[in-house]
Amino acid sequence: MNVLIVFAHPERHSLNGALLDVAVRDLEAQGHKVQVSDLYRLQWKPAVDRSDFPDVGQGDRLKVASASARDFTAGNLTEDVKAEQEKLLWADTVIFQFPLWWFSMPAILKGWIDRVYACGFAYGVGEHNDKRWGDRYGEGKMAGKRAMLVVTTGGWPEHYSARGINGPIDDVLFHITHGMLFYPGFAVLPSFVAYRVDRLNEAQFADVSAQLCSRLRELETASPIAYRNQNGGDYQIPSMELLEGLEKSGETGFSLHVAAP
Ligand SMILES: Cc1cc2nc3c(=O)[nH]c(=O)nc-3n(C[C@H](O)[C@H](O)[C@H](O)COP(=O)(O)OP(=O)(O)OC[C@H]3O[C@@H](n4cnc5c(N)ncnc54)[C@H](O)[C@@H]3O)c2cc1C
Repeated sequence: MNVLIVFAHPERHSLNGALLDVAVRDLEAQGHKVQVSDLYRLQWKPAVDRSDFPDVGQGDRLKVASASARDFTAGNLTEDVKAEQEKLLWADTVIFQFPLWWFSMPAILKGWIDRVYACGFAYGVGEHNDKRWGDRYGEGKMAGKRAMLVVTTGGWPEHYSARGINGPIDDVLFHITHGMLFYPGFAVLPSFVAYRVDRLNEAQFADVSAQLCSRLRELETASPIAYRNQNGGDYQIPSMELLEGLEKSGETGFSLHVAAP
């Protein structure tokens, strides 16, 4: 399997950097091929602006979606964006790894999405039943690929629980898992979340690393989150009985939480 890890942390000697090393070692030991896009090391340009679309004249109004569609179709997107798109097409599984910053991803990773997810590449793709939308939500260019978040938080697991003060972690991450991964077609696996990591000792680091490796070994087999498909599909509103049954069996399809001991 080909795995792309998009890594967003400014310090390579951070906890996230150490967990990245653990992940790459473990995936390669399983026989997978791994590419890492280390966004700070790449000095990734995060903001979409005129320089992304050189054919838009200085006096012309910039319309980002149409400029993006035109340059994607003509093969005129910038080389850094084209390189990341190639990696996405190469990958069977994509992992976004980042520390939770302000209930979301660091801006550099959001900027990677903004620029790499061009019109015609990640949205505005294809024509399905409803031509107003195109292919999205489980369909689209990334259909058939899997994706997962690897996230660290400063906050306590209880604060991200169902009634926690921060809100449930799956709600906090929904705009990423559903909006940025499921939308362009990925099957999204439950997120790996390591909580309360700011004062992790070596034993706790070993524990979190082991839990991460066990999740990585399930990349090809774990059930994706049962989001609703855009077109057709077999989605049905689940009954209370079904939800209760899933909860009892532990198969909720929601994130598996790892608390630092
Ligand atoms: C701008 C900003 C916004 C934030 N917003 C939120 C938020 O909304 N919600 C929230 O919950 N948290 C938030 N945080 C906290 C943030 O999520 C955590 O600080 C982050 O997840 C910690 O990850 P790190 O890789 O930066 O850890 P680091 O600071 O690099 O390391 C954390 C600890 O791990 C230890 N460690 C143990 N073993 C190793 C090893 N082998 N290698 C490296 N380190 C090791 C380090 O010694 C250190 O004590 C925010 C932080 C910032 C800076």
